[in-house]
Amino acid sequence: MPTTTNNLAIEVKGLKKAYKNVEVLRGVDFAVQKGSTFALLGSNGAGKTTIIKTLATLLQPDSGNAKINGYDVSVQPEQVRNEISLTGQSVTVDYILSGRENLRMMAKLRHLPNPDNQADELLRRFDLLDAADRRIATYSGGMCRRLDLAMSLLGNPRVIFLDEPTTGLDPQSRIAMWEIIKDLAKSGVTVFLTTQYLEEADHLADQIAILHEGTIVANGSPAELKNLLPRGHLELRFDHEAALSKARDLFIEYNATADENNLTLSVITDGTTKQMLKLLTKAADAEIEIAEFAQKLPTLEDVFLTFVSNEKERSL
Ligand SMILES: Nc1ncnc2c1ncn2[C@@H]1O[C@H](COP(=O)(O)OP(=O)(O)OP(=O)(O)O)[C@@H](O)[C@H]1O
Repeated sequence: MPTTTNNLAIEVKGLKKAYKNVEVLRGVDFAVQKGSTFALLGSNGAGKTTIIKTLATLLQPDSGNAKINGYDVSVQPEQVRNEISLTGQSVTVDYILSGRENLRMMAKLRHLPNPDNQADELLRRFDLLDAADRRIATYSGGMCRRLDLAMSLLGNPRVIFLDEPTTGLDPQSRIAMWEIIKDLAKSGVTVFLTTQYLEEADHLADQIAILHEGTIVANGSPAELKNLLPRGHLELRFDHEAALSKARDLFIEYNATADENNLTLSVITDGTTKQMLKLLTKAADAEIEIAEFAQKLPTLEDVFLTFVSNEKERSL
């Protein structure tokens, strides 16, 4: 029996893990709603794979606990394994066999009914029917990733872990993988993915957590994370150096930053239309001709850099 019956697919509390003397996870807490897509963002070596391995019962934490659909990963590993599938960065298919053979073999190993039908259905779903009888050795990186994911879906897992699913893929294959992940999410499974790409997390996830130096430094929806940065910018472009210089003096109180090469001025705002109108009116009243203007909202890149640098400042 699950030890809890709430709406959470993943609950992680106070997770700690050290390799020898190096503390990789220093008390990680987060929760993921059933049926949602969660992205764990972190730079190289932040500990993302360590978290996935712990949740997939491949690694014991030093302290803290984690539950998958209510089952404790340390106490009920068998039940947890029945709930999940794990697709890692290293592809787990057999290169001598064809795509169809790989899928049939895995379905048989898992004692699933109708392995042939299940294989065909997955080949169709992952757009691999044309290549179904070719040896995997002839597949592209994107096709191998799709097959790997198809294999992990055999047995209908309810929580799917994708460790950096698009690392190393070309842009076209990455977009194809994004579509597959979105379809998975629509089918009601919980998707947990790790990524180093902010754009990917922004595109796919309902919830994003940023892992940095062993703890979660930010956690929320993409919009919430962007809102945590209170300010946006109004970017003004001028046709002449003189106009740029006049505008810089006019907006000095707004912490304006000028870029002389591009003749632009970036003015910090609170992001409201009212304030932007006020700034534009002020420029018009001072007879400063603006060639172009654009509102720049904070990107996830800004969010990530802000949180990481805040953490650094705090620890100095
Ligand atoms: N078995 C191990 N023994 C010692 N150190 C390890 C072991 N596994 C991982 N580490 C270290 O722990 C840290 C976190 O590794 P982890 O693989 O979890 O990071 P990651 O965020 O997934 O990184 P990447 O994006 O590069 O895959 C790294 O510094 C890594 O070198």
